[in-house]
Amino acid sequence: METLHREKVAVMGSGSWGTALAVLLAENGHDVALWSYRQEEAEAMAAEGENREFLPGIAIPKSIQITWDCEKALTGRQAVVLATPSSYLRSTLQRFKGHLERGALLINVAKGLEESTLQTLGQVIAQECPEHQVAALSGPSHAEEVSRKIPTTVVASSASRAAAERTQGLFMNEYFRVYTNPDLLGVELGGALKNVIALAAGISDGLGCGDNTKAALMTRGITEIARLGTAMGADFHTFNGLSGIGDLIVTCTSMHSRNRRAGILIGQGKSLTEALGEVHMVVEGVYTAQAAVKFMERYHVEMPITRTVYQVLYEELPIQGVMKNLMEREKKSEDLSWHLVTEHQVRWQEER
Ligand SMILES: NC(=O)C1=CN([C@@H]2O[C@H](COP(=O)(O)OP(=O)(O)OC[C@H]3O[C@@H](n4cnc5c(N)ncnc54)[C@H](OP(=O)(O)O)[C@@H]3O)[C@@H](O)[C@H]2O)C=CC1
Ligand SMILES: O=C(CO)COP(=O)(O)O
Repeated sequence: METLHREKVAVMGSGSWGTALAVLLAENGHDVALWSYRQEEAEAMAAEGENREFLPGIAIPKSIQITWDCEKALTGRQAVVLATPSSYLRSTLQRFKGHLERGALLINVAKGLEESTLQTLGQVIAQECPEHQVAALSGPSHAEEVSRKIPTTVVASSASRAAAERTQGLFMNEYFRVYTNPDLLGVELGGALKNVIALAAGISDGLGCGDNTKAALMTRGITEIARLGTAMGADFHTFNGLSGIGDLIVTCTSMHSRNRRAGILIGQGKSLTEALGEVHMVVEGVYTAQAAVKFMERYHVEMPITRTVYQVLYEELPIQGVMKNLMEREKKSEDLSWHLVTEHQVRWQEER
C-alpha cells in the first residue's frame, strides 16, 4: 500500500460508526479528533479508552483526541467526517459550522434523508456550508466488522473528483478498500433507502417467511430504489454497485443491522417503540420511510415495499397483512432496465 498523506481529521459524532472510523483513520496515521455531542460520553470514552455503549471491545488509540468541544475538535482540521445520525445532521452542522477551517472537506457517512425539506444529506450540508466541498463515504460496512479489520469495500463519492479521491486516500488501507464514484445523488439514495428495505427483510424474518421471500424483497427492493433514484436524476448503474445492491445485501442479511433487527422484532409482534427501545442504536429506516413516501409521491413512482413498511410503522397496517399487501397486487412485468424501459415498451406496442 502506498504511503499515506497524513492529515488532521475531525470525526463529528461518536456513535458506533464515528468511533470505528476514528480508530481506522488513526491507524492510517492521521491526526484524529473525535467529537461527541455530550460531555459525559466524551469523558467516559476518554477515561475508559473504549466506547462501551456503542462499540464495546474496541480500543480507542490514545493518539485520538476525544472532546465535546466543537472548537477544539475542528481547529486546524482540513477534513471533517460527519457521523451523527441523519436527523441530527443539520442541527449539528449549525452548532459547529462557525468553527470549520476555510476550505475544509466535509465527508458525510450518515445514511438518511431530511423529511422536512426532502433534501439528501449532501444537499443539507451544501445548504448549511456552501463554501465547502462535500463528499460521502457509503457502502456495506458495519462498524462491528470494520473495527475488527474484516475486509470491507465502500465508495467515496463527490461531485468533485479531487474530493472523492482525497476521501479515498484518507480511508483506504489493507482491510478497507475504497472505490470512487461520481454519482453522489445515487450513492446517497442507495445508502438511505436500503434501510427501509432492510426493515421489510427483518419483518419477513420475524414473520417466519423464508429465503425465497428475502431474495424477493432484496431484488424488488433494489428495483424500486433504482426507480426513484433514476427519476430523481441518479445514474442507474450506481444501484448495481457497493452503495446500492452491496449495502442492501449486507443490511438485509446481517445480524449487525439495526434496521433488520428492528424489523424482526416488529415482525414478531412488537410495537415500533418497543423495537426501537430494544435495538437501542439508531434505526435510520424508520425515519427514511417517512421521507421516502413523500419522495415517491413527488416523483410519481411506485415503491410498494417501502410503502408497505411505512403503513406498518405509521398507519397501523397489521403485521399479518404485509405479505398479502405485496403478493396480491395487480399483475406486473419485471421492469429491470429503467433507462431502456421506454424503448422496450415502444417495441412491444409496435408488435401488438
Ligand atoms: N453503525 C454502522 O455500522 C454504520 C452506521 N452508518 C450511519 O452512521 C450514522 C450514525 O450511526 P451510528 O454511529 O451507527 O449511531 P449509533 O446508534 O451507534 O449512535 C448514535 C449516536 O448519536 C448520538 N446522538 C444522540 N442524540 C444526538 C443529537 N441530538 N445530536 C448529535 N448526536 C446525537 C448518540 O449519543 P447518545 O449516547 O446520547 O444517545 C450516539 O453517540 C447513521 O446515519 C448510520 O446509518 C453508516 C454505516 C455503518
Ligand atoms: O449502513 C449500514 C451498513 O452498511 C448499517 O446498517 P444498519 O443501520 O441497519 O445497522
